[in-house]
Amino acid sequence: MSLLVDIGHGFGGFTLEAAFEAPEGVTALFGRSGAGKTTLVNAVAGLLRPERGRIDLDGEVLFDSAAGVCLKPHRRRIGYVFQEGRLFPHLTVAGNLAYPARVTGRKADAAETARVVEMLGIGALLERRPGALSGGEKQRVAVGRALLSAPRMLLMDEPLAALDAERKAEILPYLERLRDEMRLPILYVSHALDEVARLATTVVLLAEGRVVRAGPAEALFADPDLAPRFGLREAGALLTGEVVAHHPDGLSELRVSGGTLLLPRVQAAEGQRLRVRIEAQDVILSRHRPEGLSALNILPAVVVALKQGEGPGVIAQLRAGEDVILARLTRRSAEALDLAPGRSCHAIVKSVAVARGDIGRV
Ligand SMILES: Nc1ncnc2c1ncn2[C@@H]1O[C@H](COP(=O)(O)OP(=O)(O)OP(=O)(O)O)[C@@H](O)[C@H]1O
Repeated sequence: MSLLVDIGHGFGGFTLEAAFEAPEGVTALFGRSGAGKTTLVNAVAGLLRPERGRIDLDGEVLFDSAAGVCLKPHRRRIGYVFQEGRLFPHLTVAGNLAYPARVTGRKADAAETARVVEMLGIGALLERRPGALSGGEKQRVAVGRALLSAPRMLLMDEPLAALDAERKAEILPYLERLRDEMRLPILYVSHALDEVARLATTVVLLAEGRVVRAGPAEALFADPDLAPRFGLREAGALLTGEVVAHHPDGLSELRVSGGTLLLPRVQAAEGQRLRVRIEAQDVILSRHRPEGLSALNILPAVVVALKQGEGPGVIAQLRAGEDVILARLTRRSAEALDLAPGRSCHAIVKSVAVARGDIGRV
């Protein structure tokens, strides 16, 4: 299953011209406010008729300006999750979940309902009304309701934006399960880089109505040229590794291709593969293997490229085993270390610099 979008639309001073593919998994539409994310999502949902182009879901044309095709929103079979869940307040959670089947005159599929309820962890909430749910619980129910409309894809427009950090942390593992267990394209709009780093399999980076870059999340996060677009304070590469041990001192050990990483305790079984975002500004470089240092993670690496910023900063792209690491340092330090492509060095990362929210399932 895959969504193909190639559309153009103008509003006064703003022009959207965007083409991308959203395969199964989470495709994050990421960009500043006004980049055109909502306009794109509305076009896919059928809430906006673009001036030109084509939208195709799994071989079916949803919109084709040349052929004069524009399916009505309910005919597109797309599940939509908004920022605020928009649950029906007078219905219980069970009633909300049964709603999509009711309006289409189908009988709710009990096995499918049970599977969705289990996946989202909402079994204990079924008799409650939305007024008695936390924000995170409401969003889980909203996701469940969208899934039970038998959609061919999901659109999620800033689904976590209204939640505090704690609620967000609580719901992210459910969205990871959704991504991994449902074989659906999920178009996910977000301003928040931490969410994109956790969930996205594909990233579409938008600016001023255009696609700056689209591709696998790891590749975009590893590109030093894109770091300013992601935001220099938050940019960082994604490493993939396997949990090998949980130590009694509260650290979890992850084997990555270039060595091992000790991280604050993660809730994951040994053998589980995880993705970790290491923020470029949390990486220190040393030409020689340092000794007597408090930082626990020292990965041998080779410089691939150096990207000069406009100010005093440089982003170094390094290869550590199969993984890429980005490091943000001053030009002065880069010169003092005589960094250049091909030079070997060591990337040093404090364990506690890696936030729990930056560690997620692959
Ligand atoms: N109905 C409309 N009429 C005129 N201009 C519009 C309309 N809808 C959106 N725009 C303009 O189109 C541009 C893109 O808006 P859009 O809502 O798609 O951006 P966005 O990336 O979703 O932003 P945000 O993150 O703030 O939601 C903005 O400049 C906006 O003002």
